[in-house]
Amino acid sequence: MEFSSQPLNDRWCFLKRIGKGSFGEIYSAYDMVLQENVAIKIEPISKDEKRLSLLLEISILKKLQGCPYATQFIHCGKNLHYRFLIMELLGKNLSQLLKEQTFHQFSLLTTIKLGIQMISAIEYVHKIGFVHRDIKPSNFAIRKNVQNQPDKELCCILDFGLAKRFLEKDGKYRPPRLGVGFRGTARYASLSAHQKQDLSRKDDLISLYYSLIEFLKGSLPWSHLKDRDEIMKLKIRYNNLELCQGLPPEFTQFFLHLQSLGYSDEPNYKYLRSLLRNISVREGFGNGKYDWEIQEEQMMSIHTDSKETSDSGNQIKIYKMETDSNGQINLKEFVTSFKNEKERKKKEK
Ligand SMILES: Nc1ncnc2c1ncn2[C@@H]1O[C@H](COP(=O)(O)OP(=O)(O)OP(=O)(O)O)[C@@H](O)[C@H]1O
Repeated sequence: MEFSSQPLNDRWCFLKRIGKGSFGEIYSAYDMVLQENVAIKIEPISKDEKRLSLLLEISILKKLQGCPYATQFIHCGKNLHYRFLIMELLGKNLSQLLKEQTFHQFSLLTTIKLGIQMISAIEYVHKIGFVHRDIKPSNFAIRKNVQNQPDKELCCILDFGLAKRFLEKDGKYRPPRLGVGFRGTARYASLSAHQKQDLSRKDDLISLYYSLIEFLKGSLPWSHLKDRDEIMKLKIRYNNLELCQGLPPEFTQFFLHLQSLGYSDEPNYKYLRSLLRNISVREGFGNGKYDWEIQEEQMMSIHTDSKETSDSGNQIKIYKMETDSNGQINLKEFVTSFKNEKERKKKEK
């Protein structure tokens, strides 16, 4: 989409495109009233107005105001060409952050910290009567520096364009529809989504479960596949405890709880969070830092060190998580030169 240099509504100056999805585009922009950068989500207005996903998104985001895991709503409107939503600008999404990690994995600590917040974010969406239907790492992004407290980074939920009401306005449960189309993203979709069934709260948490496994293992057994039916075949094969093999036993309990749920059952969010917290307590994680924070600190210290040391001293330590035959997770240490690491990242881009 091309924009004139004229600010939108004489207030928002477009800076750059930060995301592109199936329905619209996301830009960063400067808000001349708030005097800070914001995010603008744009959806072209279709002639028949059949595509109303941004309208749905706006109405859900408004309902979620006050939830710490939702972006702050600033404004919405439309002109001749597109409908727009102005909201708080967040940092990178979890898929981008994951790709920046060595071996595309998060540590157990980072996964648990994220997992607990992601469960809460999903719970908020369910509490207002909606199923998200597209839970995946790129639909969560980090809010940096909450009130200038860097340790209060929060993981926010995005993109309600595919959400669906499961409760009527009077609080009654909507009966499942038959033969609905596929909704979501093939890699993270639940088996019910593949089987074209109406989705419920359980399915959002199954997509979250797949995301957490991907965080820890670096990939899912079907990550290399594009074809939806092929992905479904592998999901059927791995619809058991094999997927969480080698991970702490709480992931087995997590999966068993999700498996026990029927279409209209309310998930036990508290129990799921407590499973992740148990791991954190056992491992003594305390208020540890996210992987990307540690990486940033390491980069800064390497930068300082490299000024004073020779090339051979210019190295960073990288750890790979491996599972041994007893199912025990071990950290294996690698040493890679800083220069090589930089080159590897360049190549990946
Ligand atoms: N408020 C925001 N602040 C910063 N980045 C954002 C914001 N909203 C969205 N993004 C970025 O834009 C990407 C796409 O956003 P979103 O998922 O809302 O769009 P979409 O068109 O529905 O995409 P898709 O069809 O891929 O799900 C996100 O993954 C995120 O990286």
